[in-house]
Amino acid sequence: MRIVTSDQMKQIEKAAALSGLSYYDMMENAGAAAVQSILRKINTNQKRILVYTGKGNNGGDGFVAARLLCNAGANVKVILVDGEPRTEDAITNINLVRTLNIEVFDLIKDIDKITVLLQNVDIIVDAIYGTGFLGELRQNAKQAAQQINTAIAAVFALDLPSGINADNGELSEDAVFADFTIAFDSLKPAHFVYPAAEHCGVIECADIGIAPQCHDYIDLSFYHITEEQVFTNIPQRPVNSNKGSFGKLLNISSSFGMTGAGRLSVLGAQRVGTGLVTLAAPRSVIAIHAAALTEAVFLPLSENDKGSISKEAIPQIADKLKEASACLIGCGISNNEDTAAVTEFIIKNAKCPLLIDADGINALCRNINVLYEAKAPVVLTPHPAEMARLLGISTAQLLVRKVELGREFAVKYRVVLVLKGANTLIFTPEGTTLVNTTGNSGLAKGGSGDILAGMIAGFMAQGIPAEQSAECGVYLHGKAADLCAARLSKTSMMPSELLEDLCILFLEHGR
Ligand SMILES: NC(=O)C1=CN([C@@H]2O[C@H](COP(=O)(O)OP(=O)(O)OC[C@H]3O[C@@H](n4cnc5c(N)ncnc54)[C@H](OP(=O)(O)O)[C@@H]3O)[C@@H](O)[C@H]2O)[C@H](O)CC1
Ligand SMILES: [K+]
Repeated sequence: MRIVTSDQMKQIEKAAALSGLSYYDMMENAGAAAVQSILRKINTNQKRILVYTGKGNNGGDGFVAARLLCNAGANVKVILVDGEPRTEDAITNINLVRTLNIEVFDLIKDIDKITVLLQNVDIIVDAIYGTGFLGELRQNAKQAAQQINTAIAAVFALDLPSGINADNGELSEDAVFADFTIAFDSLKPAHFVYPAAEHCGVIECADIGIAPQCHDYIDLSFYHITEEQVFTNIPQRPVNSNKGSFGKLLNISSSFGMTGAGRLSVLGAQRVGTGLVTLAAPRSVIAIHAAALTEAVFLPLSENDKGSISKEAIPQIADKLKEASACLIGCGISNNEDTAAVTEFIIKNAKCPLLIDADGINALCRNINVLYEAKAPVVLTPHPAEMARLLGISTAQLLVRKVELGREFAVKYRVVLVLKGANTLIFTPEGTTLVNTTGNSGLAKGGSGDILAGMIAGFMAQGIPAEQSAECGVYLHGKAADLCAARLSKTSMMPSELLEDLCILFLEHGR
């Protein structure tokens, strides 16, 4: 699955044009592919179809679709949202529309007629804007999008629902909600990034005749995580191996009242095959953990009067850190001066890969620049509220610009950033973005994040590089949750139960 930015799409189209496929032909193929997609779902004969068109090439695709739908027996009307088209191929195509029995209306001048048409419409084609859209919908387009969003009709968006930035999924107010989106040639980041992805409905990617070699020189920066890639990252377990072959994870988690987080992170690491997991936790909660975690070992730490790790524990941790092949800090450690000091110490001193989760991330808010002092790869796994806190902005501000903000952060602080949510995004220090599409709303419960942190840290402990560990953890956590929801329901499944389904996935892949 190829995901390209709008600039990269332009380069691909240019390469296609140089190889002999004209822009006009690409537009014809795009419109035709959209019509084929509609015809596969709906018998359009005698159906009332409104095609909303902008003045760029997305509008041009709409004119092609209008002509072909009319030829297929539909009752088609075209609505010009921004007046007459401006690009050469779109102008050619509206002229072809005008040779047929298709009425063309102007959104503003013909508003009364359009209001009547909207009372009885079966299908709407959204060809207002595609990859050329930026910013907020202007007045006309906003009005058109409101008409589309309130009509009772099946909405097909060409390339993208109008009002969405293709490269990062930034949404304009009133952006079109489509039931189906037909993406042309390649998918765009916006098709994956929530909440924009929700506007796309069911997405199809249509071939518009561009030869495979036209994509060869594109330096992709946005990837979809696949199961094949995940299992390429996870080596087979050698026959002649022992627990030392699969790493030692030092997991600094848990505090009074939050022992579940510590326990689940240990289980996550164990279920991905880590050789040995040591849970370093406040002394007073060790007995609780020891009763529940038969296969783990424990490092009882000095604690403060709140029942969380105290800074007096730093020498004990430092000692154990020397033996670890990876370190996880943060699941349920609480957020106070002591835990912040311990987190800083770990970042500055760990020579093994480090994963910082939950309260470890909250601790970072006090001094984010400590990340520059890390000596080994660092993975951060915030949910949106934690990420917003790190950036000093509101969650709402983060969510509208999460791709750009996430990418900037990972590059600036040289960390692997796992921004959790529907379609979790992973940003690498090199500026690459990976998107994961496994998982479901059954994961939206306390404990899911602790399991994920444990899984990623467990892969890191086994020597899998930080970026690939994040990729494997996020994908398998979501996929196991999908299997778990299928047997227990999204509503009732408990995060800990997905660990059983994880076993099935490893079994299926002979691990
Ligand atoms: N290149 C090709 O030949 C092919 C392209 N295909 C399709 O074309 C679009 C991309 O076409 P492009 O013309 O580059 O851009 P759009 O039509 O998506 O959008 C351009 C128009 O959008 C207006 N715009 C931009 N931002 C806003 C905004 N915030 N509010 C209102 N209007 C906006 C812009 O107006 P300006 O006044 O700002 O210039 C343009 O009018 C691609 O997605 C495909 O669908 C074919 O697939 C094949 C070949
Ligand atoms: K569109």
